[in-house]
Amino acid sequence: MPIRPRRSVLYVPADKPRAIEKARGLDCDTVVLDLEDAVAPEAKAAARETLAALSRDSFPGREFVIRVGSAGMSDPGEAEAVLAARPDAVLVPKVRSAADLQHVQERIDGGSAGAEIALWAMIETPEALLAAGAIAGCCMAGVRLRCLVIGTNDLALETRVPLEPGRAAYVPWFMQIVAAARTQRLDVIDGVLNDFRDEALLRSECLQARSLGMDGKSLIHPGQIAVANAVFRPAPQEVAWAGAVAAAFTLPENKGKGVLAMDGRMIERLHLGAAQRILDMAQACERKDRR
Ligand SMILES: CC(C)(COP(=O)(O)OP(=O)(O)OC[C@H]1O[C@@H](n2cnc3c(N)ncnc32)[C@H](O)[C@@H]1OP(=O)(O)O)[C@@H](O)C(=O)NCCC(=O)NCCSC(=O)C[C@H](O)C(=O)O
Ligand SMILES: [Mg+2]
Repeated sequence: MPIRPRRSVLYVPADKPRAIEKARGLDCDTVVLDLEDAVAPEAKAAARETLAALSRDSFPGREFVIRVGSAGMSDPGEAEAVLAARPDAVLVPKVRSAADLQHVQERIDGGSAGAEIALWAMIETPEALLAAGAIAGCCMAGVRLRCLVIGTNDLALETRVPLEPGRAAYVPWFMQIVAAARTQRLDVIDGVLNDFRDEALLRSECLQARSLGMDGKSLIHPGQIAVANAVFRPAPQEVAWAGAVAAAFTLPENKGKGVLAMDGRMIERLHLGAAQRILDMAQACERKDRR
């Protein structure tokens, strides 16, 4: 899979045309058009009509994802509208098992744009937490799963574990999700911060998510984008380290060596892989931010 930044994943309710219009000019890496919880049942029909005017080309340079509203994309009208928009991915809410994703992919593949559309899965039920490894593992059965997205609001509701500043109680679950994702090299996106005007708390949640191995943050407001983009971009000192590692292994005297000393620290060839990923991600972020 080509590397792509997913630092800032902005939800936009599909029944808010003004917000959708605004999203066209925002710097987020991903736009998630939401047909699920952000849209009241009585507004679902209007949301589908709005969706009819949108496509992958509506958000150039950004990934376009649609979060479906009906369980397992089982509503035929919704499925038709979603497939006609040809999103980069469909985000499946309330996933409880790998079979849920298999069913959604079968529905997608029934449409003409099918095979080009990937799947993202919300991990936001106790069942999904316990089955995270199997859910990620559905890639082995040919499911085009690319990303796990943590739904902290639903997790708090279903587990009755309060979401408190610092999110200490959630850390073991976060790590379980990250480990499950990495069995298939999937990305992991942190949950939303409901206090959308609290920039300091947003920064600390982004830093926490990054230190736990996540790739980006779910966002609900344009004012949150800059912080997420800055925190999840490789830092200058990381890029410098990665460049130095790559350069060290290409020196003629180090050819064929598996391990080296650099600035008093051991580096192995396995660090070269990590360094290359940092360099590729830094370049991808720069390309995206230049647009
Ligand atoms: C959170 C909000 C309800 C706040 O709305 P409001 O107070 O009206 O915001 P502002 O007045 O500050 O808006 C300023 C301008 O920005 C535009 N805007 C606002 N939000 C967005 C957005 N998400 N995308 C694009 N543009 C946006 C407004 O239109 C204003 O523009 P203008 O009028 O031109 O100045 C609101 O931000 C909102 O609805 N956010 C999205 C909520 C959402 O999608 N929720 C569902 C996803 S989260 C979730 O479900 C998590 C998960 O499943 C879990 O379980 O945890
Ligand atoms: Mg949710």
